[in-house]
Amino acid sequence: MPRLPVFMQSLIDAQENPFVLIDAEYRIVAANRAYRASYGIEDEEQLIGRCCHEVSHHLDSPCHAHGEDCPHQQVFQTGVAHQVLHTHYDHQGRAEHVRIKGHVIEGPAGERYLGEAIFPLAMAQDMDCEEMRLIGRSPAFLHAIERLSQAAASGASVLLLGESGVGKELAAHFVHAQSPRAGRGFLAVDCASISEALFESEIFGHERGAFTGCIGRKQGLFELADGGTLFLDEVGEIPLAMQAKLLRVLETGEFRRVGGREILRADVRVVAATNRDLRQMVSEGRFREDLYYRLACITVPLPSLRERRSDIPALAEALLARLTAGSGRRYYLTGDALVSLGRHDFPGNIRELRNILQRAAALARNGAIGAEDLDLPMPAAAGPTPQGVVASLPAMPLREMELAALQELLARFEGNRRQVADALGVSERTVYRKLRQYKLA
Ligand SMILES: Nc1ncnc2c1ncn2[C@@H]1O[C@H](COP(=O)(O)OP(=O)(O)OP(=O)(O)O)[C@@H](O)[C@H]1O
Repeated sequence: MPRLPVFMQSLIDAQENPFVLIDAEYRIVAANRAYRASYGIEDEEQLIGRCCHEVSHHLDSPCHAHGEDCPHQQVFQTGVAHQVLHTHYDHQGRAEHVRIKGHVIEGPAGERYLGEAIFPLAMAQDMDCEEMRLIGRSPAFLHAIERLSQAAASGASVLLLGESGVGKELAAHFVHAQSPRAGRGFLAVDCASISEALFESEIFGHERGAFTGCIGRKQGLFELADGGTLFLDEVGEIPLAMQAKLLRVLETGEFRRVGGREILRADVRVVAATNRDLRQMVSEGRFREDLYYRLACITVPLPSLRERRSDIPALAEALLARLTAGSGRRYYLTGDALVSLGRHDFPGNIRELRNILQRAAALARNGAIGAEDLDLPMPAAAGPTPQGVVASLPAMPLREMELAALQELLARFEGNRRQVADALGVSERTVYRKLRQYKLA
């Protein structure tokens, strides 16, 4: 494949973000240093001519074939620039959430190319441990990740909104871990579980003998979080009288321990969360308006699991692996179990999914979790619809379905690739290639 003239190559190398030029056949024509470094292919010879989806998605077919909004498809079909949020994989297979700006680039002979500028949002694996990793690649989830990353960088107070179990506490950890305060403490307080009497001393601490039954001096959460982040969960539950005190400390950074005279200072970033409609509470006089605006400099709505159904297979797989780690046995979900999960409404969101899997894993025989082990209520309109089989499938990407089908068949035929290939009606070589693609071999 011909190389770009030096002048043009140095122009794209001058860009700090990864940049790649792709032709109509999905082949990489040129890439800058940042792109090569991101995907661990320093040698140009090894990169030029390879397909973009192979490099960034580790897939052997274009991402639109797997249900993703593809800048390549859009740019070549419409000739208009197109932006998307994607999850890419680096050379070690680590997921990274990115924003891609796809531009139309005209070649010297009038031919069209896609120029992709890639802006990293966050490494999915940046968090301290597997338990803290935020999983998902649906557009709704990636939009939330982008907003969380922007919020983290800004230092402003953040209000996380969403139903119970959507991952608000995990999102608060994410904001802290991505912020310049990452090296300092992260403290969480569940405002719903502290009585009005104890609220002040919990947040601001108390001096010795400040009230009956109090032994010794105690530092409050505000003091302990100095330099770091304080997470106020269920912030809508803070009693009105306490709201005024909280507002004061947020405005001045100054406070006194209960029973104390000394004015103390702490530099704390507050991330709050609620599943209530705080604006409604403000209009009903149950939440102070001034405190609301203090807390909600940046609001980040987190989608319910119903709004990101395509993430269910990946979430289920990761949660199952976390729940059964150390059991010495490999657990997996059968295809019909994934179909049932895809149809369920999850009023309790990811926490409910976790609980369902925990119960199912305890009951599963031989590690296989079938639909009946999940013990889910029957959907209102069960069974295939007049539109046929496709309508009965859950809304999940092809890639996930393919992986689930492979896992189920491998387990059924105890790893015999010939039998898996026969059951799928494909060659043994195709099965082998797929197993490598999904890291099952
Ligand atoms: N994107 C995600 N990837 C993986 N696990 C997640 C994700 N989001 C949430 N979880 C898991 O789901 C469970 C519930 O999350 P979390 O406690 O953060 O929810 P919440 O919205 O704060 O709930 P509540 O409003 O009831 O306090 C936890 O076990 C968490 O680890």
